[in-house]
Amino acid sequence: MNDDSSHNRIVILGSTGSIGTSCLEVVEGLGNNMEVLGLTAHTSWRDLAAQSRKYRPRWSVLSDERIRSRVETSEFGSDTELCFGTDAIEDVAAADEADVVICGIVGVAGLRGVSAAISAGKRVGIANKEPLVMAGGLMMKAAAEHGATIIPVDSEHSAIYQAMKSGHPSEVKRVVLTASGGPFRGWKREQLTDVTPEMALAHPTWDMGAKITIDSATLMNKALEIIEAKWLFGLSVDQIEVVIHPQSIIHSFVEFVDGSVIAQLSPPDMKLPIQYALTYPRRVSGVARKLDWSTGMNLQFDPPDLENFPGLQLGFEVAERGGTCGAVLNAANEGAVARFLAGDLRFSEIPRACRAILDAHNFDPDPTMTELLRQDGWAREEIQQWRS
Ligand SMILES: NC(=O)C1=CN([C@@H]2O[C@H](COP(=O)(O)OP(=O)(O)OC[C@H]3O[C@@H](n4cnc5c(N)ncnc54)[C@H](OP(=O)(O)O)[C@@H]3O)[C@@H](O)[C@H]2O)C=CC1
Ligand SMILES: CC(=O)[C@@H](O)[C@H](O)COP(=O)(O)O
Ligand SMILES: [Mn+2]
Repeated sequence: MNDDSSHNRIVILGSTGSIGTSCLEVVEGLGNNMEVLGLTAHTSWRDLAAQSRKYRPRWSVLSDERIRSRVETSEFGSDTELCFGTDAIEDVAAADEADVVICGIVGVAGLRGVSAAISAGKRVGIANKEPLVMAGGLMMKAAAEHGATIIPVDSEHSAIYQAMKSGHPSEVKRVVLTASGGPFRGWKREQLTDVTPEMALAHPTWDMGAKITIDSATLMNKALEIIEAKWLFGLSVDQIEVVIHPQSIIHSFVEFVDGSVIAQLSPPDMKLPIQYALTYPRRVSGVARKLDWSTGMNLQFDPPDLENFPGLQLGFEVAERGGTCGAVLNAANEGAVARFLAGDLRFSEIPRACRAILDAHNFDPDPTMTELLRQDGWAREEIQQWRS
C-alpha cells in the first residue's frame, strides 16, 4: 500500500459489472481517501466511458479489441487514456502507481489481470473466483514469492478471513461456508429439469451478474467456493463444510479447536467485503447496508441436498483430487452456463455435463500453468459438443 495509508490509488478490473459498480460506490463513499487509477471492461464501452468521465482514471481499458472501430474515444474525457486489449489489462493491473487492484472480471478471462497484479506484488482484492479455482495453488505460491497480499472479496471468504483473526491458523478446526440454497432450495431433481434462465436468474437474496447467479442456482457456486477456500486458507477438504442458510446474513463461520465458532454477519451487500479489502486492516464507516436489530430476524440452517444438487459434490471431489480438476470443472461449468443461458442446455444438464467432462479428462496431479491453460481449452471444446 501507499505509505500514506489514508490515500490509495485503485485499479478496478471489470468496473462495469456488479462487483465493479459496487466497488465504485464504495470508493465514492470513502471520499478523498481513494483515487481511481484504472478501470477495465470488455465490450460495455458506453458504461466505461460514463465511469471515466465521472471518476477520471488515468487509464481505461476495453479488452475486446474487436470493438475498437465502434468506440467514440472522445466520450472518455480528456483526463483518461483509452487502451485496448488484454495486454493493457495486465499493464494497468501491474502499474507502479497502483496500490490496490480489485479483481471483478467474470470467469477465467480474469486470470491474466489477477496474475499480473500478484506478480507486481500488489494488494489484490479477489472477487473473481474462477482463476483461483483453476490455478489457486500456483497463484498462492506466486503471491508469496512476489510479496502480494491477497484479500478475499467473495463474501464467504471475506467472512472467513475476518473470523480467522480470532485465533492462530493452527487453531482452526474447520470452516463452514454458508449457501443461500438459491431460487430452487427444497426442489427435487424432477422439478429442476424444466427450469428456465429467467427462473434461475431470480436469486432470493443477492443481486449479482448472470454467471454467478446461475452458479448459485445449481450450487456450483458453492462447489467453486470450496475449492477457493482450500487454496486461500490452506485447508484440507475435511476442514470445509457447507450449510444452507437462506437469509444470507451469516457469510460463513470458522470453528476453532476449542469448539468456539466465530461468524461474520451483515446484510447481503458486497459493498462491505469490497470495502474491507480496500481499507484493511482498518475498518471505516462506509456505504454498505447495516443490520437492523430493531425488527425480528430468524436465522435458519439446514444441511445441503447433495442428491438433488449434484454440482455441490463436485466441489468436494475436485478440492480433494486437486491437480488439473479445478481447471477442467471450471471451464466445463463456464461453457455449460453459457449454453444454458443461450437456451442450448437444460438446467439439470449443467452438473451432468461437468461430471462427464471431469471424468473424461486426462488428470495431471501437478500441472504447470501451461498445462492448466491447455486443459481449460480442452474442456471448453468438450462442453460445446456435449450432448446428454
Ligand atoms: N456479483 C457479486 O455479487 C459477486 C461476484 N463474485 C465474483 O466476481 C466476479 C465478477 O462477477 P460479477 O460482477 O457478478 O460479473 P458481471 O457479469 O456483472 O461483470 C463482469 C465484468 O467483467 C467484464 N468482462 C466480461 N468478460 C470479460 C472478458 N472476456 N475479458 C475481460 N473482462 C470481461 C465485464 O465487462 P463488460 O461489462 O464489458 O461485459 C464486467 O465488467 C465473478 O468471478 C463472480 O463469481 C463473487 C462474489 C459476489
Ligand atoms: C455474494 C457472494 O459471495 C455470492 O457468492 C453468494 O454467496 C451467492 O449466493 P449463494 O450462497 O446462493 O451461492
Ligand atoms: Mn460467495
